[in-house]
Amino acid sequence: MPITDESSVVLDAVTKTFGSVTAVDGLSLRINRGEVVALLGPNGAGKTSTVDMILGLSTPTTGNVSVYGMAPRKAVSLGAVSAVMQTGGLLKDYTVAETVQLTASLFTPSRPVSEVLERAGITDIADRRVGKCSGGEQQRLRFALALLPDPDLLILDEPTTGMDVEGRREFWTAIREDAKRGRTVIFATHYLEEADAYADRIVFVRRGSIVADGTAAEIKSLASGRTLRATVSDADQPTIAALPGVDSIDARGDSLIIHGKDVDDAARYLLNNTDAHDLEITSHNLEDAFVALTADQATPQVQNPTEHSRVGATA
Ligand SMILES: Nc1ncnc2c1ncn2[C@@H]1O[C@H](COP(=O)(O)OP(=O)(O)OP(=O)(O)O)[C@@H](O)[C@H]1O
Repeated sequence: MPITDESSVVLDAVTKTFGSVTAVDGLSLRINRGEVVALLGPNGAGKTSTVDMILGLSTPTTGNVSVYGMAPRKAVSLGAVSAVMQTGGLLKDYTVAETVQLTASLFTPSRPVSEVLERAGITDIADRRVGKCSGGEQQRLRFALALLPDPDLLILDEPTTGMDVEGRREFWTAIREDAKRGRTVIFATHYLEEADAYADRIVFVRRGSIVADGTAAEIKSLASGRTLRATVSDADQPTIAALPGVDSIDARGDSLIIHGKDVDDAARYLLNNTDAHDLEITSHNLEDAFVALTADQATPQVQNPTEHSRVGATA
C-alpha cells in the first residue's frame, strides 16, 4: 500500500498495566521510515508488551499507538505491518516452499514465493520438511512468510532466542540485506551484540520507560569513562584522586586502577612523577552501558526525555 506518513510508528504516553503490574509506563516514541530500531532491555522491561501494542495484539491502558497514522490493527490488516514471532505457526510436515505457497494464497496481493524464499536466503532448502529445519532456518522461513504482503514495517520479537551463533548470523544477514531496501524494522532483544551489530538506533527500555535512545555509539558513550591501569610502586594516591577527571582509585598490590571520565591527566602525572609503567587505558563498551542503564540506582547522566524522535542518546 502507498504510505505517505514519514513516521512509521508513534507511541504517545503509552501505559500498559496488567493488574498491579505496570509493564509499560508512559512511553513516548517516534520511529521514522527506514529505521532499523532495537528495543533493548533486560527481562521484564516491557519490550514484548510494547511490540504487542504496535502489532495491535493488545491495546494501551492509557495513551495512544498509531502505525502510519492508523490504528495498529488497521495497518496490519492492510498488509503494512508484518511480524516474525519466536515460536508457533509452522506445520512440521509441509516443506518450506509448501508453507510459503500456502500462506501466500491467504494474501492478495502477495509477493511471489520464489522472491521471498530468495530474500530470506532459504531457496536452497525449499524442498526440506519444516520439521527437519534448524531453529535458524525456521526463523528465516517465518521471515519469508512475513515478507509475503511486502510490509513497510517488519516487527521481530526476540527473533533469535535459542539459535546458535551461525543461525543468528545468517538470520540477521537476511534481515539487514532486506532492510537496505528501505523497510522499517523494529526488533526486541536482550542481546547487546545484536542491537549493536544490526540496529541503526537503540531504544533502551527499563521498567517500562525509555532510559536512552540513540545509536550504539551514543548509548555506549552513556557509560562514558575510561579505566587506566598501571604498575606503580610510589604513587601518591590522594594527589591522583584530586586530578581532574578522576572518579575513583583502586590499588591492588603494585597495580593501580584509576576510573574516571578522563584519565589523561592521571596518565601524564604517573609518567612524569612516578615509576609507573605498563600503562593501559580502556574505554567502556555497550555491556558497561547496559549494566549502568539497568542498575537499580538511576544513573545521573541519563535523562528520560518524554518525546523520543531521533534525539540521540541524552547524556
Ligand atoms: N499478560 C500479562 N499478565 C500479567 N503480567 C504481564 C503480562 N504480560 C507481561 N506482564 C508483565 O509485564 C512486565 C513486562 O513484560 P514484557 O514481557 O513486556 O517484558 P520484556 O521486556 O519483553 O521481557 P523479556 O525480555 O523477558 O521477554 C513483566 O513484569 C511481565 O511479568
